[in-house]
Amino acid sequence: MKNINRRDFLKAAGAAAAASVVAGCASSNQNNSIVPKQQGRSVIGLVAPKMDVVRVGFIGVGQRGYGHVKRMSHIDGARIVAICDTHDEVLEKSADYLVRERGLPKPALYRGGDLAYQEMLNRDDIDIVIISTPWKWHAPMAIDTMNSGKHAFVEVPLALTVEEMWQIVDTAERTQKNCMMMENVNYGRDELMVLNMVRQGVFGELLHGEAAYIHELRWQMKEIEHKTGSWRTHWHTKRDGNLYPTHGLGPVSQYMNINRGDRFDYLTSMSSPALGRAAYAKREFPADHERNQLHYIAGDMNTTMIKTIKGRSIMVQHDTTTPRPYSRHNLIQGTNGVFAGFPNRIALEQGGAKSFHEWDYEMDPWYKQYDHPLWTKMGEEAQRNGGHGGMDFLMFWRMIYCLRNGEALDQDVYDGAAWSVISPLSAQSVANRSESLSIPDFTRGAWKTAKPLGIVTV
Ligand SMILES: NC(=O)c1ccc[n+]([C@@H]2O[C@H](COP(=O)([O-])OP(=O)(O)OC[C@H]3O[C@@H](n4cnc5c(N)ncnc54)[C@H](O)[C@@H]3O)[C@@H](O)[C@H]2O)c1
Repeated sequence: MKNINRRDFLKAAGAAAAASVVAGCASSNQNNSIVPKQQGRSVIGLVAPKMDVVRVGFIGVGQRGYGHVKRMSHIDGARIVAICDTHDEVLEKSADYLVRERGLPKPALYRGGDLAYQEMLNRDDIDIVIISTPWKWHAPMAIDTMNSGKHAFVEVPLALTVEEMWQIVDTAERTQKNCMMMENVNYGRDELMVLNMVRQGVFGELLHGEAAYIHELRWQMKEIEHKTGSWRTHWHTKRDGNLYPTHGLGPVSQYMNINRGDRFDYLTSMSSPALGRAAYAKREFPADHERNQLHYIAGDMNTTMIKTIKGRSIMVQHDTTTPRPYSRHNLIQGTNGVFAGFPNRIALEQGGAKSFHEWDYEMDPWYKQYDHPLWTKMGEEAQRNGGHGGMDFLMFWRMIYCLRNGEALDQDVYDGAAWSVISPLSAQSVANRSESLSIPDFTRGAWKTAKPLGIVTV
């Protein structure tokens, strides 16, 4: 096995470059246009040899990963072989669930140091690895996974810097392994329906999209030792930009055929002041508490504008701090009309139930006509198994289906990289008076001929 250890990885990634992007320091726009020499074949449309049973390993079974273990245990044709986590409590909880509640064999458990996962990767009876760890681990773990001959499935965002994205793309191409960032929102009922409507031309020619992660999460600052807030809070002190771009952007990108006929060209980004986290810390923690010693720099609301090669525009917002209702916007505007989410509403010039001057909030007729075939087939089971209204289960079901049936996955390494790179680039733009920055073409030109994602029927 050719594992890269973390020290070598960081060296290779160019720790200095990574640090400058993390800190949002100035860096020339030209750097983003440099395309590293390709080390292998493109993995667009990659089909892995059919697997009868998909043997699964997990790295990270905290708040997200534990749910993944539960869901995976309900999927036909998937077998959980091994689990790794540095926190004993969550490791045992996952094993207990499988043995006691599901009556399944106890998986091999890997614990101890930060690199214990590499021991798990040494096994030769694992096909895919589900990575649900803190963000800084996504790139090294995905790269080690592919280098060990396994397919990597990584939580969002795929990685943190431009350099890491390229390293992941290069490794996928060199090893011919899948590296899918698991953007679950693309499997939501509404997002699937809108994709189907877009493909049927309901909105006309696409012009503009709006995407967001607006989700008040200040309460996570109370998670100090373990759980999401124990590490995620610190990102608000390290990067002023969009910390989490992919949930809203993934679906809009699929509507627009990003990396499959169009691609992101450049972006510009602007942040509001960063006030909410410090105010919350002052209100909720003693003056000498660690949360009151942190210097929060991530603007409470970040707004990034992306231009595509075909001239379309996309607004992406991030705000996990201000008191306001949840939204991913999920807006797509075409020449014939618009769909917007949160709450769902439609206005069309032709083919709508009302005049386009008025929103139509009545979704049932639209679901009836345009529900995605995948949702029609699997939606009920997905909702029964839970996870953000069924989207999490449906994503896993579809991943395992593709692997068992020799089909290409719906999201590839280029999608994960393009959607995630908005984070470091937004920080770079914010730091330089919203300078316009080129967005790397991780497909190295293959977007021009790649086929759009079809409306799959299973
Ligand atoms: N797609 C979604 O809807 C969604 C929702 C929540 C979280 N997430 C993503 O899931 C990931 C995990 O988030 P979370 O909320 O579960 O965080 P968490 O802190 O609850 O869980 C992370 C787990 O990783 C473990 N870990 C840390 N370093 C490790 C290492 N070196 N080796 C093995 N295990 C290690 C921790 O002990 C912990 O159990 C993040 O990337 C987050 O963005 C995605």
